Amino acid sequence: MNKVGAIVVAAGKGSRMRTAESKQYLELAGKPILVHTLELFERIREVDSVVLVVGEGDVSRCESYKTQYGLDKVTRIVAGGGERQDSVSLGLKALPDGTEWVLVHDGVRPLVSEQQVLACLDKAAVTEAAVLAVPVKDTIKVVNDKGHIVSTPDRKSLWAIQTPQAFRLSLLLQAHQMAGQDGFVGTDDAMLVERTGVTVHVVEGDYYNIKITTPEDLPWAEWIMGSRRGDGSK
Ligand SMILES: Nc1ccn([C@@H]2O[C@H](COP(=O)(O)OP(=O)(O)OP(=O)(O)O)[C@@H](O)[C@H]2O)c(=O)n1
Ligand SMILES: C[C@](O)(CO)[C@H](O)COP(=O)(O)O
Repeated sequence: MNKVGAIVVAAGKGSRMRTAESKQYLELAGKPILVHTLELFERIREVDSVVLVVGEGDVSRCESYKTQYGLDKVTRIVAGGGERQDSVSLGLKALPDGTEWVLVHDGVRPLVSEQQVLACLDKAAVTEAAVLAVPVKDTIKVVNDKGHIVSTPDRKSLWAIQTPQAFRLSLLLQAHQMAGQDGFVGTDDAMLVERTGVTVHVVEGDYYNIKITTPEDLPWAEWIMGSRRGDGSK
């Protein structure tokens, strides 16, 4: 695949984590969560460059991570925006010339495996757009603002969407431009691409690729990391 760029978005406030320090900088197995994520992309031969999107006040500490952790693929560190979508848009503008494929990944998903990233990328190479996801395990209900159940969608068609999400760069640029023009705000990039009419393909990932979102996710992430040390099986 020609020229693959990754955008790692890490400009969120982490309000659901309720810590003074933004969650992407909390330690996991002795390193900031974000560093684990960046190290993964550093190791993936197929990824040529990484654009890191962080809070305005965090650019200089992330510059220092580059030398401290040998993150040579991180070519640009840019300030993000108010919504995740804005942060991705700003990251898109910072990709090196000649980039043809893009992987968008949450800085707070440090546990995705290299194999899954490559599976997602491979699927995008033949379909233009692919995302990792897992089938939901619970019964999901639609509940109204009175706390009453409105409906129960068929679980067979429900998937929890993860990152990375991989796209041909020109397609994702078009999707962001369209969303911007329409004032549409989505919680992931697939939603924006879906609006262009292009089919987004799902690649089954695994349940270990959690997004560190709320306090109970941290000990679970530590356990997953610990269980991988030595054999790399999870
Ligand atoms: N304006 C934003 C919002 C989110 N993100 C990033 O998008 C990813 C997924 O977002 P989420 O887990 O929802 O993070 P936060 O927005 O930080 O969390 P919260 O909603 O609890 O405040 C995170 O890596 C986060 O840093 C971002 O780059 N820019
Ligand atoms: C992109 C994403 O990780 C897919 O699950 C997620 O939508 C982004 O974070 P949020 O929790 O929706 O803010």
